[in-house]
Amino acid sequence: MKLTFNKEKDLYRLISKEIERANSTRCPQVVSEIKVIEQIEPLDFYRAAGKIADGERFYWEQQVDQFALVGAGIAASTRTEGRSGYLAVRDMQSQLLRSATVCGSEGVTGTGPLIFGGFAFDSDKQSSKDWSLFGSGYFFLPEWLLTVYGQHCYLTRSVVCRPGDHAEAFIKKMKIQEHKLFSNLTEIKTESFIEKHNLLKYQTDQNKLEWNKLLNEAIHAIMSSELNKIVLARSRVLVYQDTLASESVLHALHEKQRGTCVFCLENGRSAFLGATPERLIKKSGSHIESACLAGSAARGDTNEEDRRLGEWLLHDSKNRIEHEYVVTTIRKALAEVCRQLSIPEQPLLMKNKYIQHLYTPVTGVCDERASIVQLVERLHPTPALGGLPRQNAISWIRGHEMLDRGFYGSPLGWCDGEGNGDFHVAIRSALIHKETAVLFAGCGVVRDSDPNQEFEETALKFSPMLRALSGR
Ligand SMILES: C=C(O[C@@H]1C=C(C(=O)O)C=C[C@H]1O)C(=O)O
Repeated sequence: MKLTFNKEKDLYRLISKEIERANSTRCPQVVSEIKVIEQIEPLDFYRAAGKIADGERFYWEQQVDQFALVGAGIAASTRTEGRSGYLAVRDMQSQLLRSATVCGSEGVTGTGPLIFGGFAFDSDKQSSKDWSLFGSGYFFLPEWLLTVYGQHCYLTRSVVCRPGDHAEAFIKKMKIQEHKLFSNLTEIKTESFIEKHNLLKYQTDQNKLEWNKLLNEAIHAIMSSELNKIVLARSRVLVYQDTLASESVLHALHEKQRGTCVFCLENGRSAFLGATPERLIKKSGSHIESACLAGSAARGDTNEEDRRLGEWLLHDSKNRIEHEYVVTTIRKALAEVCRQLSIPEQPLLMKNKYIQHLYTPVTGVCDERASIVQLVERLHPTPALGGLPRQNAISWIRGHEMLDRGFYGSPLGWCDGEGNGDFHVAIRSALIHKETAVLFAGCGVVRDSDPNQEFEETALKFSPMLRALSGR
């Protein structure tokens, strides 16, 4: 239901009506109000929101598109175990979000009621202690949502009316929070951002001999079975002098990783954050966008060296094969649900600050009514993060890899009531908790892989998070 008024009195009436409806249907009803507001820096909003909703925020910024979403406070959430994740999120989208009553300046994608969150890489794997709060899927509908599109800013506030609720209580809470949020914002805007240079106490890396052994086992498995590719990851644990603050890490990522999607999902005292260059799928109406990203080389110190490394990557057969597995798989998965699909024959180079990749962009046209969550489920994991054939590779990873990936390498993003949204693959990421950060990096293993080179490649992939954590 769409309405076009937003006075407090009207909002009160609307919430009362939706509570009545919830009382009679016994189903929760979402009410969202969207306002056009003056321009706010997404990171300022994130910091200000920490004072009303610490541990209940998310951050999502694509600087290239001048687009950002920042959410705070939990109006409704879902946390799943095992394979129920996708279904639970689809239910939330089709039941809770689709039937929401929206008032104010509606009509802009990324405003109004939407949920943000992520899925575990492997829902069949038991979560370790580090990831236990996140489960196999964790999403929430924020009470406060800032949407930034270029020069335009919108604020959505959402409430979930449940049987027995009282409209006065909602309005009172909203007013108090709004007052706090905006007075914090004024304070924060006047303080300059204090860059925090976190001091490292110690670091623990996975043993290189064990890594080489694992890689050799994977290569052997590929040579002696129907497996073509297995993606393996390693982690690095860093312990700092003081508690890590997600805002200062996000600030460093925002400054240094401009071409990527900078994200953060808080969950109590933990935050999963990073700067990923890899989109899994974006859906807007019937239009979809995806990306094949696999095959990596370092950036050169000089333009000449950088160009040479790029040329080498474009022509290296091992990297081209790794990349081609991803293109073939994404093409097949999307062709089944798209009436039009456009994928160039040859890959391009994507150049990020420390690393360059083989990159093939994908666009297509699918059924407008399809939910992005179905598309995510269909695609994840692509051979860029899992392997080929998919199920065999996942089982191999589950049985051999010496870490819990949690949400690393998994789809993370947002979805609205119409099933539109955007999910990226959560790489170049870390899980922070108090003074500890766990960084993740992986690489595709094929029959010609060299364990030492793959070790170097994963070391390079730690760089964006390593720098951001130390405030650089
Ligand atoms: C697994 C990661 O990256 C993935 C693997 C790549 C590769 O093997 O060349 C390249 C880009 C990503 O799809 C990572 O960054 O941790």
